[in-house]
Amino acid sequence: MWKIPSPKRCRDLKRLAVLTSGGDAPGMNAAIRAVARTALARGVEVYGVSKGYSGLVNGDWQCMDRTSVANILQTGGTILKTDRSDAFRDPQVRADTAERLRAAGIEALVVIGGDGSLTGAHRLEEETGFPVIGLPGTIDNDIFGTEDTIGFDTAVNTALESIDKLRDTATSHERVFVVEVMGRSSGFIATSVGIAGGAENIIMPGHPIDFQLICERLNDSLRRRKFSSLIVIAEGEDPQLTSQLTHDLGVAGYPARACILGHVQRGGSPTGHDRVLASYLGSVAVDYLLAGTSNVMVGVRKAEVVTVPLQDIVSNKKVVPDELIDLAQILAT
Ligand SMILES: Nc1ncnc2c1ncn2[C@@H]1O[C@H](COP(=O)(O)OP(=O)(O)OP(=O)(O)O)[C@@H](O)[C@H]1O
Ligand SMILES: O=P(O)(O)OC[C@H]1O[C@](O)(CO)[C@@H](O)[C@@H]1O
Ligand SMILES: [Mg+2]
Repeated sequence: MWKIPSPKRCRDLKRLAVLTSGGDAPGMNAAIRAVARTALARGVEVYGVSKGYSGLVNGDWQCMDRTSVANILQTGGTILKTDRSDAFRDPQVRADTAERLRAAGIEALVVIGGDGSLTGAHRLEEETGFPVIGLPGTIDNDIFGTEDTIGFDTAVNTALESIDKLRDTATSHERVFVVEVMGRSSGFIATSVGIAGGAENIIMPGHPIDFQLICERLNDSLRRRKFSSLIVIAEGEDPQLTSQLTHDLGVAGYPARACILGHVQRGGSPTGHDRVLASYLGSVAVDYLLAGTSNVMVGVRKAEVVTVPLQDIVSNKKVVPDELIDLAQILAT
């Protein structure tokens, strides 16, 4: 488990708001609960904002009490709903939003979301001085400065359930399965699912497909009388890649099927890991706000809960380390 800091309270907060933004991620509810319960325990009122930045822009928020967050720890999705808001990308809209928040007596905001949501949070604080603290909530695990994000562990486990089932049918039919996992332009889900699912090939975003190498590996498997193969492919930027590869394998004489796991990976009850992570981060975020710290994300690094300046998240990209890619490829052969 992670070591938790105890930031020293040095300011009063009467009222804060919390929202979820970007793609939903299992564990967001656990994070909302932790924020609400910790704030209430510290004597701070909590407002839940509906539908991410869309609700924030429109002043769509509700006062929460302890029971508003009862019985949600184990549920997937987000009780606050979420959205991708184009309006919030406009600086004038962000300025108006800060005014609206202040007029409602809201003094700080907790944003639970991915790299895009945290970029928006950073812009809001930089431009308007409105205090914001971020929590990493995304299945993609693509946020700089934190080794883990809320929802990643659950998504990997959900994908693995399917991978294990595909292995059964792949073996029975002596087929290749090309399994596409989410993760946008990052390959964290693909790497973890590939390693944990024993995939014979892992195709990472931004790395060109070496079709000849894939065929050589398939031939090698066949020589070893291994008649099924799973190729895990990260969704990346090209939506045609999975179907194209499946087609090319068929033409080259390897019977293949494609399976795009898609949004299934975003749903479901969060794992214990994600519930604990979300609970720690949500609670510590409130204590940091009370210690006068904002414009940061609360994340985890080297088994410790840490703060990361939002500026660092905006200006750096988190990439899968080369050693991990090498390791995955070694285990795959
Ligand atoms: N550069 C930006 N400036 C202001 N707001 C932004 C910016 N980038 C993203 N946002 C806001 O954050 C929202 C969510 O961003 P995005 O769609 O990238 O998802 P995310 O938070 O990265 O989550 P995930 O990748 O898990 O779906 C956007 O719809 C927009 O409202
Ligand atoms: O739900 P939407 O808007 O289709 O977004 C899908 C994207 O969201 C994520 O699930 C989370 O960022 C990505 O892995 C995926 O590319
Ligand atoms: Mg993102």
